Amino acid sequence: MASFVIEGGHKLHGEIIPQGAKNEVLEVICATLLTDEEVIISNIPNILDVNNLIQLLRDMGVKVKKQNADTYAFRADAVNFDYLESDDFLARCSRLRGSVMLVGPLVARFGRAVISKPGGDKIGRRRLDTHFLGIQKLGADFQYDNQRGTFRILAKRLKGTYMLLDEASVTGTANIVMAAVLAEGKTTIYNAACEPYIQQLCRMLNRMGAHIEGIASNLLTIEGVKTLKGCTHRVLPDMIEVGSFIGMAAMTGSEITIKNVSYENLGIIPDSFRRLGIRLQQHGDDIFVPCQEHYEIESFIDGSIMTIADAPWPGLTPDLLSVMLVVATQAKGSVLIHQKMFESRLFFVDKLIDMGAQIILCDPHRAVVIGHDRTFRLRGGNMTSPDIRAGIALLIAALDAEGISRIHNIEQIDRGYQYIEQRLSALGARITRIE
Ligand SMILES: CC(=O)N[C@H]1[C@@H](OP(=O)(O)OP(=O)(O)OC[C@H]2O[C@@H](n3ccc(=O)[nH]c3=O)[C@H](O)[C@@H]2O)O[C@H](CO)[C@@H](O)[C@@H]1O
Ligand SMILES: C=C(OP(=O)(O)O)C(=O)O
Repeated sequence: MASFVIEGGHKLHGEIIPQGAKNEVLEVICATLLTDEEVIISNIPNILDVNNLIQLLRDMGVKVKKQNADTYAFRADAVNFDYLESDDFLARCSRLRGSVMLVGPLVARFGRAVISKPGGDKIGRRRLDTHFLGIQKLGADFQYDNQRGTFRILAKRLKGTYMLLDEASVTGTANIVMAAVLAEGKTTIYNAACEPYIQQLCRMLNRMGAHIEGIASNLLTIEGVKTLKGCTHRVLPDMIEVGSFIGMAAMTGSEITIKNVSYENLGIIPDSFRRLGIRLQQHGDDIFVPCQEHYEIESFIDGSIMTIADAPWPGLTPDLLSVMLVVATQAKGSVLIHQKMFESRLFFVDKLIDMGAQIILCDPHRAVVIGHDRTFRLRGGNMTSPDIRAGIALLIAALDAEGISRIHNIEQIDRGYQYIEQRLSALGARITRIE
């Protein structure tokens, strides 16, 4: 288990470029299985989850060529189904949430798939009903192997149909869309997720020859085609990284420019930070966060205490609530952070309380943060990162805290943030990695 040692209290300064979006990359890499032609994807971040998925595809027999630091060519002209039966494949799937999205493309193109329970953050129950019900509706048969803990999915020919998803699941929608593009006839997906990750996937599939309408809405209509062809695709900047850097700048009272953020794809994120009193300016496609000694959380119009809550897109992504919570500890005023989607994502506040933050954990979903307007500094602490976003939130707290902090289990941070200590050190942070 590697650790970061952080000397807090240094202001950051300069420019930072966000990496490509982790959650989009996981989708579009799986989509390369839908064709035997070459698909070239650029702006791929060098992070653990993505590298694991790329290796998984290689082991499945997909030809993967690294063209430069962030660009890969994928050619799935053959897939080794014997490997899909191996314990090695199943073990690797279970380390990675994104692996569940192999099912849609494999079933659509080859009529079969095997999958173990996928991994990802342990942040509460993470059911797969939406994925399975959707793909079953298209005509696939799911068998659960109790002994091996695997799902075997078989389909002679998928057939388009109407479906109303029980929830707007991000990876569930991606999986069903990837199955439906090669199904016979028309599929209508209502209550589809429409995060930029899904929009990007759909645009890429259309460039491959798919017929998807309704992109960016929660009603997708897909006219199935027989085959798909190759294409090139560039991944959007990671909106969660952009939000993490906004929070980092505000909390540490630093002046930072976040370059090339694809502002129009950030949705409600900038305004959500503004509600915490953080001033940020759009300069072309950059975000400039000025040095702010104080920021004050807004109240609602009726004067009641602000609530920041997650919701499916275009609502606020749950993946930024941990960062917003940590930033609120230094604000003036109070806020209720309501993490509706995941039930185990707020427990990390214990560590912030140890550092001196004033937070009441009301229940697993809700925490009230009483900002102390920098009247005293957080103290450096010794902590373990429970999940990717709590990890970055703790790192932000440590950058601002007085003294030395240690964060263990930083593999969680490495899952989603590339070269994070080098990039933050270039802004003036003092971070050392201990292997
Ligand atoms: C690899 C990947 O892309 N991971 C993202 C994806 O995970 P993932 O696709 O696994 O998450 P889902 O969208 O399926 O759902 C996340 C959680 O929210 C709940 N839920 C979802 C929709 C809804 O309308 N109501 C509701 O309560 C689900 O029950 C689940 O517990 O989307 C999540 C929600 O944005 C993000 O946190 C993850 O970073
Ligand atoms: C929850 C997340 O990731 P995953 O779905 O891969 O666990 C995240 O990116 O915040």
